[in-house]
Amino acid sequence: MSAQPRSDAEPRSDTGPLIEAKSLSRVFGHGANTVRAVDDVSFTLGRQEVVSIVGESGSGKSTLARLVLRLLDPTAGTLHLSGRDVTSLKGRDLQAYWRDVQAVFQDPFSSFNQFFTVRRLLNRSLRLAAAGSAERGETLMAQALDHVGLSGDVLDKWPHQLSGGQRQRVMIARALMLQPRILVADEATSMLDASLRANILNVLADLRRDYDMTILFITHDIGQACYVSDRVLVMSQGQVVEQGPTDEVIFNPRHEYTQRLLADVPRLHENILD
Ligand SMILES: Nc1ncnc2c1ncn2[C@@H]1O[C@H](COP(=O)(O)OP(=O)(O)OP(=O)(O)O)[C@@H](O)[C@H]1O
Repeated sequence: MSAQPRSDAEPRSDTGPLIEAKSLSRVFGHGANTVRAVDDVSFTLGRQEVVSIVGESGSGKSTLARLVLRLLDPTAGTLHLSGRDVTSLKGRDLQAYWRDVQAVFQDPFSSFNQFFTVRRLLNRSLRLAAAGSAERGETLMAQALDHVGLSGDVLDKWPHQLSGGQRQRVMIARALMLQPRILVADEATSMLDASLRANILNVLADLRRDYDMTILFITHDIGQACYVSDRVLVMSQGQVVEQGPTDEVIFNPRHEYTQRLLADVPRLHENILD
């Protein structure tokens, strides 16, 4: 299935990065309780790039993801999408942004309304997609499910009738229906067992090829980051301490923190499947 051209009237730069974050910061709390969750972080996401943000628990990965998703306002810094400043979007403009930038989170069960069948869940998202006719909606749904390897049978299932891997694939299908340009996957494979994890990583990798999609993959596991991504950003205490092409970061880590993360994963490739 090929990506549908998007019809937004907004002028955009087609030569620069898709996403550009400049000096993004997010502070929580006050006084002695101040936490600099994201501290002066700059990076870009190129078209069709898969970029991972990796770091230990509390390093600021999810906060950075929420800033990129515009679920959280930065305390300082700017965010551009295709050259357009999206740092302070509100209302309908923000809704339009969410058509371009979609997310898949760690625990697909908690993202589901337990009283909704898969069909109802997907139908609600189709409203955001402004899919038009019911027929077009059905087609988008079937294509998205097919893409993640699920049949139409799941449409009438309830969340508790699906396995963890199936639930996560439904959530990816939901994001796909909106045909976003960017998918933010925040610990999307963390709760899955090894074989399902590899399966979802491969589904994500296919999205770039089949949908021209850009993926921001957030993980605490540098092994998974290396498996899926072109570039890796390493976060520690709210800051990006190292970033570069995946091979460079793995084979020539410059920062002591990266070296430590790598030392914890002696067999990078096998670790994905262990
Ligand atoms: N809403 C909030 N209020 C106060 N502090 C917060 C809030 N959200 C995050 N933090 C703090 O910001 C820091 C970064 O948290 P964040 O969740 O971004 O890290 P993380 O790398 O994603 O960790 P994990 O992998 O455990 O989810 C932590 O110290 C966390 O306690």
